[in-house]
Amino acid sequence: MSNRTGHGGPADESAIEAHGVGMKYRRGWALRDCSFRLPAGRICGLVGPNGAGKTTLMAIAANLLEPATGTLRVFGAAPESAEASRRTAFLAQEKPLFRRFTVAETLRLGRELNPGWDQKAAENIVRAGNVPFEAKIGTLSGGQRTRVAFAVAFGKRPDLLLLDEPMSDLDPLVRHELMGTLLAEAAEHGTTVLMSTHMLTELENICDYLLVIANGGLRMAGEVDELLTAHALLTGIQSDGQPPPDLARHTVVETRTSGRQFTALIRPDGPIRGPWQADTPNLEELLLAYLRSPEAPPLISPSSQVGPRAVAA
Ligand SMILES: Nc1ncnc2c1ncn2[C@@H]1O[C@H](COP(=O)(O)OP(=O)(O)OP(=O)(O)O)[C@@H](O)[C@H]1O
Repeated sequence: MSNRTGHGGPADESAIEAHGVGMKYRRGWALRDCSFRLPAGRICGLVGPNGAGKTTLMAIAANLLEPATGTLRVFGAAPESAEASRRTAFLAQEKPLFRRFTVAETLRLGRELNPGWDQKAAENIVRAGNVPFEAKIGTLSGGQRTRVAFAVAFGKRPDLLLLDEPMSDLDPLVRHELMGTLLAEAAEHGTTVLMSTHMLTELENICDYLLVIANGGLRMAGEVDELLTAHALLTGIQSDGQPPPDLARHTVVETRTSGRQFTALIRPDGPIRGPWQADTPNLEELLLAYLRSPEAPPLISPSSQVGPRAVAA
């Protein structure tokens, strides 16, 4: 697991701070009363079921949407400010690029629009995929277009990189290579990354921070290590068809039975008693348990909580 704590800005700097952020569409609330902070310098996975509100949250941070309630700040600045826009890059799910532009023209546009543009970094990403600079965007495969969109996002040299399901149309080798580039660039420059994804197994090697949302609300937030060690995965044999009573003192996120085997993911509150084997879950086990149990009590770790003074601001 990557551990980049300390690579970013000052330990107490927030890349994103959200206070009671809500967003309502005609069909209802897409996000509701979201309050959290994402400390600067982290690579954060944004996880949740389809329709949970992940894109909506990133679009608010990228100033593409205005929240219906609450406020969100990017490095302390309003998303619509020149400072936040200069420091933020958003790679949207549909990778919007001009289809009639060539790759070279696309990078040139990036250079003209962004004062801190890093042409070499952008060109290296394109070159690593053997994408011809003279090819028109409209003639590229989905994965090649994603690579060019990555190049544009990196070329901007953002302090906050918002990636909306960046890996979905990449083959496994390209995914591995581009994520390697992402980690190396982010480590070198202290970039904060917020990345939505459904690829839970790959998150463990990429992220050191996590935000989980479901039904528009925050379910879990914090350092990956801290969240994993706050939980225990219990396995045992069920004797009488009933969950063992000694679980009641803990916070139970999920229980499952398969034949006579009983498993439970809990947040222990004191010593674990009973005929259990207790292990620390891996990231995928933890996330699946929360995704399957949207009613489980949320866990927002101290590093993700916003202070009361800031809420009032
Ligand atoms: N422009 C819109 N108009 C109406 N409803 C919308 C609009 N955009 C999003 N929604 C709704 O808001 C909710 C959250 O959508 P959002 O795209 O943020 O979810 P998501 O977590 O990114 O989902 P996915 O994993 O499927 O990409 C969904 O119920 C969606 O249908």
